[in-house]
Amino acid sequence: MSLFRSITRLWTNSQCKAAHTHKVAFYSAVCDRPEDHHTPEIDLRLNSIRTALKDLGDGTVTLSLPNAVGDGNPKATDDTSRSPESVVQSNKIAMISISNPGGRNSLSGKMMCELADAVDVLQAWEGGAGVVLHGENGFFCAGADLKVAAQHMLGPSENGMGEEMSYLMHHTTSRLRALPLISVAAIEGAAVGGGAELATACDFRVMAKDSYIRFVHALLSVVPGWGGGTRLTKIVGRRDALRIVCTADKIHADQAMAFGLCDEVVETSTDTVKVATGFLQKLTANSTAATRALKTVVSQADDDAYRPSLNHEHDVFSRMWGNKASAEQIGKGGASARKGD
Ligand SMILES: CCCC(=O)SCCNC(=O)CCNC(=O)[C@H](O)C(C)(C)COP(=O)(O)OP(=O)(O)OC[C@H]1O[C@@H](n2cnc3c(N)ncnc32)[C@H](O)[C@@H]1OP(=O)(O)O
Repeated sequence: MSLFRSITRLWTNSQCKAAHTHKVAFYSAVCDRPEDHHTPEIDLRLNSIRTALKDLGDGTVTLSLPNAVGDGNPKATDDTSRSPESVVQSNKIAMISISNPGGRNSLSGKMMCELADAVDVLQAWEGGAGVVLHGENGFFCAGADLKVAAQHMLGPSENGMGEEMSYLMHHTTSRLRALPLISVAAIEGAAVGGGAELATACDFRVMAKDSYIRFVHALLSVVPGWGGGTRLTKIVGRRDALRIVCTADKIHADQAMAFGLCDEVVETSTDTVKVATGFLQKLTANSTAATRALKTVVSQADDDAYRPSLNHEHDVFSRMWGNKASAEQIGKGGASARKGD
């Protein structure tokens, strides 16, 4: 009997079916494959989180698509090589721009919802092959907006809000990672805390020479809350992931390259988006249908241990976020309160 037929027979026996059902229920707690994402319970929970977060804080996350800019309001910029219009001119590459000028592009509740909206649109975009994710004004992202967090996610009446924020961001970053598009994070300045986690949701990272990635969570007495612990481990492996998260050190572009966390270093930081787009153009030069199919094949092959690990990460984060030690650090401004570290 062929191996395939033996496996098929084993799979269809009732014991195996029961185990499979159990596994599916476990995996779907936070994050399943995008095509499994729409159970009524998950939708209900996500919708109520989005309703609770959508008016919290400022900033914008803007999606620019070829021939149709996401919010209908392309931003004016003097440097045309960095504009959403020039990136999307390639016709099959979109761009997500993060902007929160008062908070180093940290994500407010409003921005988390806009990021989820952007991924919704990208999931439905059949003609696309790639997406660049970047932060405006020379900085990638400083993680969660701590002013919003301190105000709305730490008090006794908002106990569950940190967990809900983590649930939404796990869901969004996992959907971003699973898109049938090749994704590249263009990192200028720094990717800090949740910003570092966001960078790991992309397939590749292109970093300006003077930029860095910093998992600051240990300084805040928490673990990553947006799925970045699991993804970092998949990218750099167990030992380097432990070094990165436990020390909370800044990982500069050259070091990130040595860790395998960065795919290209850009000498002149203002060229980062341009280089990231060129990087993506090379990967998406063949047929769009093939690129999309290949992304799903590689992504699926890579994801066996991803979903259960994410659920564990989310549970640990939810227990730690807002406890005495983390609330104190978050209230003080997060890692910036410990700049000397
Ligand atoms: C599950 C998600 C977990 C998380 O993401 S928790 C958040 C983790 N992130 C942090 O702890 C980052 C804290 N910030 C920093 O370490 C530094 O500000 C950072 C990002 C390295 C930038 O340093 P600098 O370039 O020297 O700029 P700076 O410190 O003067 O900051 C400029 C203004 O931005 C603000 N800012 C920076 N990060 C923020 C954040 N995450 N939330 C809200 N506001 C934030 C900062 O307070 C400052 O504001 P202001 O000008 O003093 O009014």
